[in-house]
Amino acid sequence: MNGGAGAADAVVLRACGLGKEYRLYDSPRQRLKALLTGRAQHRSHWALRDVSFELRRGQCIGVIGDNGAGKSSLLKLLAGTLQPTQGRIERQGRITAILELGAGFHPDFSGRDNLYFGGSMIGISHEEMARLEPEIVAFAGLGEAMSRPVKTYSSGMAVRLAFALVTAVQPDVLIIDEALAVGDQHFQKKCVERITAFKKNGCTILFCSHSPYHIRTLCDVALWLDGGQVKEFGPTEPVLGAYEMHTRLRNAPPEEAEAAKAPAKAVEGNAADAPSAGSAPPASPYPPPQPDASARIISVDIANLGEGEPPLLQGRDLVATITVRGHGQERPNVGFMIEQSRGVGITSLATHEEGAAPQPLGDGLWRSVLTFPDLPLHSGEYVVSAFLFDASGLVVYEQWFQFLHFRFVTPTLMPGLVRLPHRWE
Ligand SMILES: Nc1ncnc2c1ncn2[C@@H]1O[C@H](COP(=O)(O)OP(=O)(O)OP(=O)(O)O)[C@@H](O)[C@H]1O
Repeated sequence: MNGGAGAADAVVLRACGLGKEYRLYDSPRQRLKALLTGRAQHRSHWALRDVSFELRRGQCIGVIGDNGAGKSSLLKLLAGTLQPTQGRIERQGRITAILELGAGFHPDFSGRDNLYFGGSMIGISHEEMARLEPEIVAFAGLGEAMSRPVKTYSSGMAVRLAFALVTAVQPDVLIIDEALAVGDQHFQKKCVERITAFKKNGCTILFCSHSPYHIRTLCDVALWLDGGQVKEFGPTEPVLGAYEMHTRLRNAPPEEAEAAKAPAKAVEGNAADAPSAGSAPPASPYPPPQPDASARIISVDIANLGEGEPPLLQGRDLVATITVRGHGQERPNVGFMIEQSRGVGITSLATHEEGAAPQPLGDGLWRSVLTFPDLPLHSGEYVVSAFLFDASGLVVYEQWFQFLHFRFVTPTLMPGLVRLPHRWE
């Protein structure tokens, strides 16, 4: 890489006390006056204040935060398309960015001409582009449309072209603003594969996303921006966990949010039926499914379910046999989630997270059997969901969300929701 940061743990990007002020004028006239005289009435809006952090070679950082928290402004500052009002940025090596996708293209030029135009903006010479063009065109998969003006493209098509162009040559630092939110499933998968390969090769990646799942899977560290300031920065899981709690409380009815902030009180009666903070909207921990023509969940069989509505689990083990059809020859992954009947999560597991690939049954079918021995739950009503993923685990092909409720009666007396693994000393 350029810039002399060769060691694996070299700092490639350092933000020191970054601040960004946007000046808001009451009229275009006031703005013009400011430009000409340097003096005019304006209101000031600080989108970022005192943001400091550093990134090392090969790290992948996820930038999270509510709408308007300052994520895009931060990425633009780091990419150099916006200048900080305060603070400074130290960069090593070649930085490329995919920001406001496609916005850098000339609308009247064809897709192909925009490759040369856009390429020159990110330091790819005409000769090098001539060499890279077939690969970029193949990755973007736009076919005939490459000869049409970009203004005739859908936003998804512009994204494909922008991603293929910007990632044609591996940079030292890649900045991506919500690229994975656009485009179809097949293309998203190609993007994720390319990002993962870059990361393995030591590329540092900054990635802004509203998808906790992608952040969790791809990023080593997360930066939570709140009102333009760093709320938390550190290893992904604790930061994301804190942010998800913040989001849940924000979405919860006021009395629930208050209850969650208050010191815990003992709840009498059946814990599995007790209301709890965060029970607001039931949600899948995974991204929305992207249906595939062939891949699907064939069956989920829960052993030893007895009579009743909902049926009673007989025996102490919960054994789920999940049979799926994969996409072509690809080895799929499956997931399984247990929640209380009100949709409060208890556990969610997936084969790719645990290196437990499903077994092939032949003819494109796969099976996983998941056993929870001696189910450590309190008596109550529960609901389960099943998920089918692609080989990487990043794309959900199908979900059977909260498809089966069951009752469970614990044979032992046990207050509380679960019996956690524990030790007495
Ligand atoms: N050009 C601008 N002029 C004035 N204010 C701006 C400008 N760009 C952004 N802002 C303001 O700065 C704040 C941060 O905006 P920014 O787009 O960086 O947030 P964000 O976290 O990326 O939001 P989102 O998730 O909605 O994309 C917001 O209050 C926004 O209204």
